[in-house]
Parts: sequence; structure tokens; C-alpha cells
Amino acid sequence: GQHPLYFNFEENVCSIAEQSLFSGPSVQNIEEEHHHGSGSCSHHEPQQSEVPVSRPSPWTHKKQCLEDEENYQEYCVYTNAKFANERGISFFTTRSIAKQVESLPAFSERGLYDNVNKFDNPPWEVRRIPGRGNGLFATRKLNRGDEIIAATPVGVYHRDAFIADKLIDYQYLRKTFDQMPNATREIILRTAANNPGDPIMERINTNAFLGEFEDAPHFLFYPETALMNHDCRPNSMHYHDPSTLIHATYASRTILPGEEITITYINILQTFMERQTHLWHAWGFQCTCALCSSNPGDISTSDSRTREILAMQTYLADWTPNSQGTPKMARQLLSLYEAEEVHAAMGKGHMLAALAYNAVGDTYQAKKHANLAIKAGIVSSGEEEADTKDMAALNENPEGHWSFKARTPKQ
Ligand SMILES: C[S@@+](CC[C@H](N)C(=O)[O-])C[C@H]1O[C@@H](n2cnc3c(N)ncnc32)[C@H](O)[C@@H]1O
Repeated sequence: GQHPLYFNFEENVCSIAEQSLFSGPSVQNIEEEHHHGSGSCSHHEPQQSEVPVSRPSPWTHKKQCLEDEENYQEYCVYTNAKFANERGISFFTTRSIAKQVESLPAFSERGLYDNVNKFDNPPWEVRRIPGRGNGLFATRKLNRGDEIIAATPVGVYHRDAFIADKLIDYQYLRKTFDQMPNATREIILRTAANNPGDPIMERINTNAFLGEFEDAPHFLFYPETALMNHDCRPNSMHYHDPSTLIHATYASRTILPGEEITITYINILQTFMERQTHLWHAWGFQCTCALCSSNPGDISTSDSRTREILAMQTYLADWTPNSQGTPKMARQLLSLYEAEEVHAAMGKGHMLAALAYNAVGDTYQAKKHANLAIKAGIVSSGEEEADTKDMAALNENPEGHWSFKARTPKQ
């Protein structure tokens, strides 16, 4: 088997919300859990005076646990078949992670999912592409920032649970699927499986993103987003909100009707060989995107630009006294992003430019780029909000910002 999928959630690691009172969907299993006595109950039983109302379990099915004797670990299947307006969700993870999941706003706040998992009139359609299976194609013009898909995962699987379950023919993985509503099972079965074998395991292998979830490696399966093919120069970007579990994809540039909508499965700021190797090992396919299929000369030009981009990003993020970052370098970085067609990085580029200008006291240019950074949506990660706030602060009062005259002018 291939090592499945990769997705950079590292910067999105959840901060566990304060325990909130559960007010979500109805549950069948609470009684069962309680009859098992304190020994097998996964909840901490509060003292009467501690918490006035205890949070009921959000799971609609009794949890089922697999002992991984070799590693002294236990993984359990948890399903809420009513999650996100009856789409359902299954977890296959440790008890302690399940406890953290139970306290997420995802299971207590109402109305969070009223505008997600809606696919009745999407701006795209599914088409077959020779040699690449299905793909998503725009049916309307999309502008940068337009939403393409917003969805909750149908399955979240601890990587080590997945490995332990392999030894017993994925019996527990099957439960995560069998306990889901019919409509969701159908959606899952519509996704591609590259290899023969267990139908659920193979679908996770072909489609799920591997990322950090509650500080541990997990596969996250979004069956509609999984229809999007990978491109090393994609036209959309994606975000994951760890507290609601919503994964959203947006256009990162104008997309015309008839164009394929693509995302990246890996960090694209790597050279051709690095990308090919990574996609082969983590996803099990040989990338045939336009860049990877272009001639050796173009690939080598792209590789050198990529190396230059990486070096400039490092220099510009360096705030030590010997930093080589300059406004001129920031301008070069922005034009390299354009030339390299890494549209999703433009916001970050404007942020680096705003800081570089402010660092030499050019508040006019600093404010201009701070605004452009905010408009572009700074980065596709959990740091986004902090960076946006930082740029808003710079725009408001450049002289009072931490970066003001932080570097000696070099040009
Ligand atoms: C998440 S699925 C994408 C949708 C898939 N094409 C389908 O038919 O449902 C990932 C699989 O699509 C194919 N694929 C996606 N991007 C590709 C690319 N850039 N080059 C070649 N194959 C690609 C590979 O078979 C890969 O394992």
C-alpha cells in the first residue's frame, strides 16, 4: 500500500475551546454509556457542584474500540450520524482526542452548517479527463476569493488507528462507513479508488488529506473536495477551520467557465523532482499537471525561480540585525510569484512587502501593501487571522508598528 496523502495542517492545530454545554442533535446512546458504569464511560463525571448540567455525548452510536496491543494504544470509532444537518461524521481515534473533539463548537453551536455541504447549484460540474479520472470544471466565471466548496469531513482517522486496523482487514474502518446515513455513503462511494482492495480503505488512500488534527496525524476525508485534481500551479486555495471542521476552497485567481478547478495536495514551493517524489510517495500517483508535463527548459526555469522565492522569503522574514531583506527584494518576490503563478502566495508577498517598506520608514508604501495583503487574504493557514490583524494595525498606525524602522535602509 501507498502511504496516503498529505496536507499541511500544521499551522492549524486546534486550541481546544472551553467546555461548552452541548445543545446539538439528539442522541440514542447516552443511556447505554451510563449503564456501563464509570469504568467504561468516556466522560469525566462532574461533581454536582462543579458543573450544573453535564454535556451529553454527541455520538449517535455506541463507541467500538480496537486495542493495539503492540503499542498499548486503544482507538475507537465514534459516529454522529446527524452531524451537520444529517450529513454525519465518523472519527476513528483515541479516547483523549475524542474527548477534545466533543468539546469543539462543532458539536454545540447551532447554525454553523447551514451554508456548508450545499451542492444543488455549484459553480462547477464533474467531468471525466482522459488518464486522470474525474475532475471539477467551472461552469461560471469565478473571481479570486469566490467560494468553490465548503464541506465538513465525513471521516477523520488517526493515522496509527488506520495502521493498526490494517492488521484486521479494516474492520473498524468499515464501521465508520456503515454507521453513516445512506446519502453520505453514496457520496463516499462516488469518489475514486486507485487500487483494488478494501473499498473504504482505498478511498481514504486515494482521497483523504493527511494533517495534524488535535496535535496528532489524522486523515481527513472530504468527498466533494476530493473530486479536485492536483495541480502544481493551482487556481484555488483551501482553508481548514479546526473548531468547526469546515474545509473551504476558494478561487485564487479568475477562473473562466470550462477551466478545470484544481488545488494543490502538497507544498508547491518545491522543485520539480521534490514535488514528483512527494506526490508519488504520499499520494501514489505521478503528477501530469501542465507544469510537470512541460519541457525541461521550462521546468528548470521554474525550479530556479522557486529556489529564488524560497531564499527571498527567508531573507524577508529575518528580523535579526544582519537581515538582508529590503523593499526591492519584496518587489522582486511579488513579481516572481506572478511569473511562477503561485497566486495563493500573493497575500503573503504583500505582507512581506508592507513590513519591508515599514522597516525602512516608507509608511506610504507600507500602508499600500498592508491593504493589498488584507485584500488578498494573507495565508491559507491558521496564522491568517493574526497576520490580518497585524496588517490592519500597520495600516492604522505604521509608526507605532513593531516593524517601523526595524531595518537600516540599504537602498
Ligand atoms: C483526490 S483524487 C482527485 C479526483 C480523481 N481524479 C477522481 O476521479 O475522483 C486523486 C487522484 O486523481 C488523480 N490525479 C489528481 N491530480 C493528478 C495529477 N496532477 N496528475 C495525475 N493524476 C492526478 C490521481 O489518480 C490521484 O490519485
